[in-house]
Amino acid sequence: MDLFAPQPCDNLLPFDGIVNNLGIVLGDDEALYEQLLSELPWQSDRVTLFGKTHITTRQIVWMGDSETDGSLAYSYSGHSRAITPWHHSVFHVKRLVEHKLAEIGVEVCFNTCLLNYYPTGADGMGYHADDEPELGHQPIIASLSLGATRKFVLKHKKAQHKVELYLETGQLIVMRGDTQQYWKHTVTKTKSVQQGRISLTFRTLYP
Ligand SMILES: O=C(O)CCC(=O)C(=O)O
Ligand SMILES: [Fe+2]
Repeated sequence: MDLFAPQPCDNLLPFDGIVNNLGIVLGDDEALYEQLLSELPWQSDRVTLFGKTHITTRQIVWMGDSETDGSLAYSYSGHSRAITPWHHSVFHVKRLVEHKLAEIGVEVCFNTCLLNYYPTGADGMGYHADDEPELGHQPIIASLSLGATRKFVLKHKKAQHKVELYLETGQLIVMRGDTQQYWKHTVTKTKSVQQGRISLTFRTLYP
């Protein structure tokens, strides 16, 4: 046993928040990737930067518990979105993720998942914090990656600290505690990746 190998309980942040790397938690990730790509209602995202709205080549799906009348919608980076009901495979992953988090003492029941599809390395996501009021105080956001390995960077909002990690297919990380209050995160663009990646980011929304 390597006493110095990273453990799922280790905090990757030096201060002001908690990020855990739970490692590879999924087998059969290729089949899941292909299934989600072909079966989900992917749509471009709209991002407003400095008052200007851009349509992304990155595609998204909001999924989650829906009211019986199907009218559940909420606001995210200034735009209102409809929620698609749980796809059975995503619901299965949600339960696996909750189980893995319980193993490190994090008790959570997610009611939504934002899925992101990055067709190539030319698609990324700029620095942001998931700090919308609907996500509550100290949001727990778990992210499971499928497909191409991509670089994920956290940058402190005030200190000049950066934490970088490479997210591989089947890998699970969680951001919690004060992370969204003090840190921003990004998926950087890169010319060296031609393959696609899907991330499943599980969250709890408080209406
Ligand atoms: O794709 C990722 O790993 C990160 C996505 C993200 O930050 C988000 O959906 O808010
Ligand atoms: Fe995010």
